[in-house]
Amino acid sequence: MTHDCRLYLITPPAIADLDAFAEEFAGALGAGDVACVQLRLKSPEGVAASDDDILRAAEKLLPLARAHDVAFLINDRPDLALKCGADGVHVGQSDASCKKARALLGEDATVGVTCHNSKHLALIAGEAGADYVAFGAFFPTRTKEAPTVADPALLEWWSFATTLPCVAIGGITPENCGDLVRAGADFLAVSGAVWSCEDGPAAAVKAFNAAIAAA
Ligand SMILES: Cc1ncc(COP(=O)(O)OP(=O)(O)O)c(N)n1
Ligand SMILES: Cc1ncsc1CCOP(=O)(O)O
Ligand SMILES: [Mg+2]
Repeated sequence: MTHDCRLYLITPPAIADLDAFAEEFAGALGAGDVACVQLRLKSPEGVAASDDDILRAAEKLLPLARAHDVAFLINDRPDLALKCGADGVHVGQSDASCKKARALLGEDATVGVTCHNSKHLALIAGEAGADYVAFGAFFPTRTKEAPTVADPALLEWWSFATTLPCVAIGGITPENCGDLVRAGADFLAVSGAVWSCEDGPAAAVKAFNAAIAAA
């Protein structure tokens, strides 16, 4: 393996049965190395779940993440991250700014920023104090109407130019992740290929860990 790369799980866009999902979630976290989970309850068109539903899901899933020593982030909403005691937040270009999120959550919190396929946005996020920058979408995805397409060369450039961790996102599978790992991704953020895996989420986490180790 060329460098350390770890799995970053993003929850399914909707959770119909929270108790049933919690079992799958715990199984996935127990199946192999997972660095981080992002609670993201949002349709592909961008309609987010209610605050109550997000807080209810966080109440159930956060203790499971803690039990597995996995960081727990909330998508979009620093205020909800603060309310539920999450480890941090992921913000996009249309969400609260990195600086506002940091001011609300404090120095110890993790704040990640979407930078699409832009070196410029990533440099700005780094200046603003982001803990990681996220680039994508690297492959077609059904989870979100992703506005940009990113190339692995961006990860290569970023890794040579800076020491700030970078996350690759968008349509990533165990079969296509090798190029991203070799290009320097520090984390692979994945939703569909884990939660919709035919053999189940635990098998998918194992398959990702094996693919990362083999890259
Ligand atoms: C790790 C990671 N990277 C990118 C995104 C996308 O964030 P954003 O552009 O704000 O879009 P939404 O996820 O809010 O629809 C992400 N969530 N996580
Ligand atoms: C949230 C997000 N931002 C860019 S692509 C994407 C979806 C990632 O999910 P999947 O791994 O299912 O493509
Ligand atoms: Mg967002």
